[in-house]
Formats: sequence, C-alpha cells, structure tokens
Amino acid sequence: MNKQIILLPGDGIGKEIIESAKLVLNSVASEYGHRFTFHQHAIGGDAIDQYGTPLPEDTIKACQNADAILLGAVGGKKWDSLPGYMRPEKGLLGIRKTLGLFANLRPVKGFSSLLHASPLKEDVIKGSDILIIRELTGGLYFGQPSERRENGNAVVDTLYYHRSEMERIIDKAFQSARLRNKRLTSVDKANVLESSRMWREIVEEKSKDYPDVAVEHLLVDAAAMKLITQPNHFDVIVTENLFGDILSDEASVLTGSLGMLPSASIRSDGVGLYEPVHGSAPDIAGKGIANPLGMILSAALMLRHSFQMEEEAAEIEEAVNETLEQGYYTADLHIKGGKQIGTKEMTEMVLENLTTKSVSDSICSSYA
Ligand SMILES: NC(=O)C1=CN([C@@H]2O[C@H](COP(=O)(O)OP(=O)(O)OC[C@H]3O[C@@H](n4cnc5c(N)ncnc54)[C@H](O)[C@@H]3O)[C@@H](O)[C@H]2O)C=CC1
Ligand SMILES: CC(C)CC(=O)C(=O)O
Ligand SMILES: [Mg+2]
Repeated sequence: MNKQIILLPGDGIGKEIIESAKLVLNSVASEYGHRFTFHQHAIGGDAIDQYGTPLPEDTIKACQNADAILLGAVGGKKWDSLPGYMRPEKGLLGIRKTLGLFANLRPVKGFSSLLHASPLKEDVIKGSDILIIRELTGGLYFGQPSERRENGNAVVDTLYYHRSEMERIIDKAFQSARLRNKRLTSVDKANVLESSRMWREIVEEKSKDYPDVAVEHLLVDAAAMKLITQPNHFDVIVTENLFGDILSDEASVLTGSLGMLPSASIRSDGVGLYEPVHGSAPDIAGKGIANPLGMILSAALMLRHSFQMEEEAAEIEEAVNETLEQGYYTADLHIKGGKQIGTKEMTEMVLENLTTKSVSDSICSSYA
C-alpha cells in the first residue's frame, strides 16, 4: 500500500522521538512491501519560530490531504506564556479541532517486564488493561469566552458541550467496549456540573442500544482513586476532555512511565492523528534520553486504525515487548538486572527485534 504520512515533530523531545517512529515504519514498510512517504511540517513553538504562528496554513492543508498524521509533542517555556498560544484555534488544539478528531483513544496496558517499574504494587497492577476514551474537541479547552476580566483580577473559562458532541463519543465508547470485555465506566462530576448531568443522561439513553455492555457511572474524584488502587476494575473508560487528559497521565503510572503511552485521535471516517500521551518534556529535551516507546506504539496504532494493517501493528508491539523482555530500558523506567540505554539505542533495539515475526496474543489484544 502507498500512504502519505505527515510528520509533525513539534518541540522538545518531540523532535527526537518522531525519528524513532519513522525508522520503525520504514522497516515495516520494507518488510511488507508498503510505500510510506513522509512529509514533515511545523507545529507549536517550532512553527512560531519559523512562521510566527503555531499552526501555519501549510501544515493544516498538508494534514487535510494526508492518509494519517504522526505528532511528537508541542510546547515549552519560551512559547507557553505567549498570549493566546494555547487558544483553541491554534497549535495542537487547532489541528485537533480543524480535522474533527473528536475521539482520543488512550490504551493503558503495561508490559510484563515493567511491572517493577511502577511505584504501585505488582499484585495491584498485574493484568490491568484499560482503554481510556477521551472527548477531544469540546469542553473547557475549547469554551468561549476564555478571558481575564475586571482589570485582570477575575477570569472566566467556559465549559460548553452540544448534545451531539457527547452522543458521538459515548457511541464510540460503547462500540469499543463491545469489542473488548463489554464493561464501560463513564466518568463525570454529575453531583456538581450541569454538563456532567447531561453526559450521564446520554450514557443512560445510549445504554439501551447496547444491552450487552455493562455500564457504571463514577464521579471523577473517586475514579482517580480507583484507577490506581483497583485498575483491574476497569475495561473501557469514557469521559470528557479535561477529565480524560488528567486521568490518562495518572493511568500511565500503571505502565511504569508516561513515556510508554500511545494515543490515537480519530474521527468517524478513520482519519487520524497519532501521538504519545506525554508532552515535550523540556526537562530532558536534547539529552538523548527520552523514551521513544510511546511514540513508536502510536505509529502502531496508526497502522491499525488508519491503514487496517493489524499484522504490522502487532509486529511493532511485539518488538517493543521483546526489547523490554531483553532488559533494555530508558532513564524514566527501571528493569531489575537490565541495561539503561538512550533514545537512539532503544530505537535500534526495537528495529533489531522487528525481524522476529512471532506475535504474542497477550500484547495485540489490548490495543483494539
Ligand atoms: N500532546 C502534547 O503535545 C502535550 C504538550 N504538553 C506541553 O509539554 C510541555 C511540558 O509539559 P509537562 O507538564 O512537563 O509534561 P510532559 O509530559 O512533557 O512531562 C512530564 C514529565 O514526564 C517526563 N516525560 C514525558 N515524556 C517522557 C518520555 N517520552 N521519556 C521520558 N520522560 C518523559 C518529563 O521528563 C517530565 O518529567 C508544556 O509546554 C506542555 O504544554 C503537555 C502535554 C501534552
Ligand atoms: C494541549 C493539551 C490539552 C495537551 C495535553 O495535555 C494532552 O492532549 O494530553
Ligand atoms: Mg495531557
């Protein structure tokens, strides 16, 4: 298959890890006879420095015409304080909204060699396998007005959702739960927020269309606690934008590091943007120590969701598993008796293991 892939490296470690994904994809392409053509474009601080805007028209056009998009990460001290930099029409939020990528899938499944890398107890996290589905183009991050008032002494942010925005993400979550273990946890703050009360009503309405899926409602504060005390309780979690952002970083603790989590941001026709869950990590940028695995696993999600290349995706996931099984880890992780390596070496090890064809079922199932 021939595919046009847009690369948006962004800032900080985004620039370092995107290269890892490209190398891995090239390796898979040559093994399977695919042709992936990569086109690199600017976003975030990098785009401000080059073009004076975090989301140039050229980047938008390229993404609109692409088969899929891979993004590293954006942001950094130099740009974060610029007025309006994170406004909904700009940068990362802007590209998500412009492309209509309303569903953000964040699979959280630990690799068994990393059970010791988590600060949580092994018997608590063992076997956990969660799919967090986060609404991505509405809610507080996109609400207008969002501004200072009263000479800068007051502030307003707006939480707006249209019913249709809730319905489509909740539908997606029921469909995903049906393909997994048929358990759906809806997370909200319905004891306080009107938006959450409408969310809960819609979940109840939709549940009638999916009688085979068991639904529960949890308030977000209790959900945050349960996520790390009883992670095995969860199968699919669906929640709005802000709650999903926070809960997914929290859930990364189950896997040993934020650097391990991939994500897929998709719309109904399968077009997608794939990026690790973490940010640009300015504290380690330029040191060559960033964990590239969340980015590499995001490339696997791209193959699966946008190109229907299940075998190729599973092969990448297995190569990551094998690399960890061999004891290789980056500085954000630890494997007893293993060897700490940098971004480049980790990528090389994954590439080496890609030649191994056997695909373990335990790994592939989690990313459905
Ligand atoms: N999707 C995106 O592009 C996102 C961008 N950001 C932006 O990133 C910048 C930094 O934000 P932070 O709050 O520091 O969050 P962050 O996710 O960049 O980093 C949090 C912590 O995790 C570590 N970390 C993250 N990814 C890692 C990896 N692959 N390997 C090893 N360690 C890793 C970092 O070193 C840091 O200690 C900000 O400008 C923020 O706005 C934050 C989250 C998501
Ligand atoms: C711009 C932020 C909402 C990025 C972020 O933290 C995320 O998508 O996880
Ligand atoms: Mg986040």
